[in-house]
Amino acid sequence: MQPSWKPIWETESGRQCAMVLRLENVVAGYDEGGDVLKGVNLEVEKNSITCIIGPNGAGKSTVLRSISGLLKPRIGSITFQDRAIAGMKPRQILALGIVQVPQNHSLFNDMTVRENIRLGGYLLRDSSLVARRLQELEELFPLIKERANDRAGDLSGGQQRTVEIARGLMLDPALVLLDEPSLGLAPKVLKQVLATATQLREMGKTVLLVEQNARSALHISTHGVVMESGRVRLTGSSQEILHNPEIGHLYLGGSLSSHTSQDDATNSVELPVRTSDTQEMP
Ligand SMILES: Nc1ncnc2c1ncn2[C@@H]1O[C@H](COP(=O)(O)OP(=O)(O)OP(=O)(O)O)[C@@H](O)[C@H]1O
Repeated sequence: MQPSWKPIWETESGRQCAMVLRLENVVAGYDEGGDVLKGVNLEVEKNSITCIIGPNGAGKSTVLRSISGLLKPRIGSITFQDRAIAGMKPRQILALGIVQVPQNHSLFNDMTVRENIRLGGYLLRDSSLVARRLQELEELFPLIKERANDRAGDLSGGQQRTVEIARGLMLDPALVLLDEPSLGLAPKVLKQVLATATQLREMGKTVLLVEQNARSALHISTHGVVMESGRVRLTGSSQEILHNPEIGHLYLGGSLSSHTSQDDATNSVELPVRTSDTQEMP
């Protein structure tokens, strides 16, 4: 299927925006069982944080796996920048600039923080580039500089998450896929992990995020996508999704006035402001 790619889109309000990723009618599933994604259409704006929410089993993680090449769509197209990527191997997709930070904890506990991060540059052949990127990441993430020579296994869960995300940046991706970054972490660490997503955006990256803590994640996101039963049910700005009464009732724990205590810990996260002076990693 030939993707109908248009890099510049005009929204209903007449605002022009650049798209970095587009999924059209994506149908995908696993060997056992039928199709999990039943025709997903999704657009991701450049330099956004787009958060996918929805009930368990809706197919949120499956969307990320289809984009990163871990799962091959049976039907449909996925276009990244100007390239049709559906069906490409994960390594090719990685080389094009899409990194997926996995859901499960994936650091080598007995290696140092620096050694783990260096592994993220395994596709780079130029050792001086690897060294330069490593240095840049140590400047961007003070934690990484401070704990560079410590065993990764000795870091807290939230710190390990930051290292995993930073490791993904070694290839200087344009698009970062974050699959439930707060999974298995204490609620108080959620704010810290979501702040890393905001930091990625400030670096000029685009972030596609799946997160069970939907309200907190939408607060730091620019756009929201609601999935249900393998389809996209609703898309909009994160504020539109947050203030949609039906979505609030179904997926955000009731009305806006009834925050959970966990969300109270994160509602102080400032809403990101769309800026043009973003900093690109060299
Ligand atoms: N490796 C797999 N093999 C077979 N079925 C799978 C596999 N991974 C996921 N599924 C099934 O695909 C469906 C969608 O899973 P997916 O993980 O994409 O949902 P999700 O929306 O991310 O939900 P959750 O929040 O529970 O992770 C579920 O029914 C799940 O059981």
